[in-house]
Amino acid sequence: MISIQNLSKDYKTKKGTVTGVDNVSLTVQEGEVFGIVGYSGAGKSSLLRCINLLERPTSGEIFVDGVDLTKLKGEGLRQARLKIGMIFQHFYLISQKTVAENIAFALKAANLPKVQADKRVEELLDMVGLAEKRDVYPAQLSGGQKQRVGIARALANNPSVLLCDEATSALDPNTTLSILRLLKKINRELNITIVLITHEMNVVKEICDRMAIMQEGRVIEEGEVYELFSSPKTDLTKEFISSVVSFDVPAPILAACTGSVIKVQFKGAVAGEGIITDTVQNFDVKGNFLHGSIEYIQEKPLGLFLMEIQGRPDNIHRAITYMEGRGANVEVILNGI
Ligand SMILES: Nc1ncnc2c1ncn2[C@@H]1O[C@H](COP(=O)(O)OP(=O)(O)OP(=O)(O)O)[C@@H](O)[C@H]1O
Repeated sequence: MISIQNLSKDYKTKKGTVTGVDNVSLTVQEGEVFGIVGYSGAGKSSLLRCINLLERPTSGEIFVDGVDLTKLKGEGLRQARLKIGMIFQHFYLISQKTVAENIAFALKAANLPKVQADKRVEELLDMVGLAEKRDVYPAQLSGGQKQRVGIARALANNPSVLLCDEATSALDPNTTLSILRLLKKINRELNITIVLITHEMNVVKEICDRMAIMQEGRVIEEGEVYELFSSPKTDLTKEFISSVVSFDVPAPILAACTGSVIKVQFKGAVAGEGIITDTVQNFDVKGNFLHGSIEYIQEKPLGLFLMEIQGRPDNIHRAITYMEGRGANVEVILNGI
């Protein structure tokens, strides 16, 4: 478990003090995949780098598996850091070393006998699916393969925590997906707690259990990913999730609507129940879909539909009340009554 308490990080610059992290407290449970989201400059990297003390916090405490890292120095800190792996957007592989040598290099600190170290390297290569590339140099690898080496290297010393600093931001969408699936597999099979920072909500949607949204060094909202996607509270969270669960209908289409236009959101199992079909049948209204999608977040459906609804005003009111009664969230976008 990671417990961050009242953490602040200030940077002294020629122009004065810049606050990177401003009094953040967060708990990441063991075995969880936790996403930290925010725009550039929000303080994500500063916070992540404080977790393994790559940056020393100005104030506050960081407990990893019960140990307060801020109290450690020298050898004690080095040993504690071995339990925290990290991967980076730009991989940082050693270009003069082969894939196997890059991974073996990370094992140096553990001082394993050569036979054991070699065996561990082979295990790690298998785990990340790169056994065939063991003797190849980084320049001969694709971005996704480089990140696989980065992951193998980060796992070398059997960490309990893996920190991911924009690990997929330099990759194309398909490669991103394959790396995220590998991270999820590592999380599940090795029970490694993962903390990742990203500005891409698709990354969060794909693998995170919980998330925090940062702005100006502070955490402004946190919670279960599904809850935040379905019921965001702050404008910033709404803005971020709109990149995944939102859509715009072209103005001419909306202008051509003669009835009311409503946005209907369904959560969980409700999404599959055919509420809209029942509504149209039971209340003598006509429904015309303008847009719609069902997103699966943490394997739970979240449905969002935009539809034009026509009929007698009292029937439309009753239809909306009926949908809300069945758990849908209905917002009237255009009142044609
Ligand atoms: N080494 C540093 N020296 C001075 N200021 C810094 C330093 N590192 C970060 N900052 C400042 O701290 C604030 C938070 O930066 P940080 O890099 O943590 O944000 P971020 O959300 O990770 O952004 P990005 O995604 O662009 O990296 C910014 O105002 C940034 O300019």
